[in-house]
Amino acid sequence: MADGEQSIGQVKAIVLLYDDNSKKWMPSGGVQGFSLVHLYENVNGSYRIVGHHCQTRQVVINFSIPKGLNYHEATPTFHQWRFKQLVYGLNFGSEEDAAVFSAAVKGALCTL
Ligand SMILES: CC(=O)N[C@@H](Cc1ccccc1Cl)C(=O)N1CC[C@@H]2C=C[C@H]3CC[C@@H](C(=O)N4CC[C@@H]5C=C[C@H]6CC[C@@H](C(=O)O)N6C(=O)[C@H]54)N3C(=O)[C@H]21
Repeated sequence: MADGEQSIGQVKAIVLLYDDNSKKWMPSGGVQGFSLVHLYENVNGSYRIVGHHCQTRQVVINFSIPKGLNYHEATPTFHQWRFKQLVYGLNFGSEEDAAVFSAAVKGALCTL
């Protein structure tokens, strides 16, 4: 968390990237497993989705939310979005976590 940022939501989710070549969802960072995914709000009005893998502690996602992002809820526990030839997927541990996170992201989007 950078200075001037605060977490306005945190959930457990498996962070995935879609690999167009193999046509497979791959774990971001190359290691299967859950990450702690935060939605950070910056005092400058910007938002980031930042996730750290629970085992490896790696940063597996560090995504600045652009105005007009199409955040797609494919299922009650799998949400995804496209940005610059990348497709991101969040496979949540529960429908509750998914709902909390999507509400936070949609709340952020309506301020951009
Ligand atoms: C117009 C457009 O870009 N469309 C995108 C979606 C989109 C629409 C609007 C805005 C942005 C986006 Cl992103 C699009 O269609 N894309 C994005 C890439 C994704 C890849 C594969 C196929 C295979 C079928 C489907 C899928 O992924 N689905 C089904 C639920 C299913 C749930 C869990 C995740 C977990 C890992 C994998 C699995 O189960 O093993 N998995 C799944 O298997 C998950 N799909 C998609 O979903 C595909």
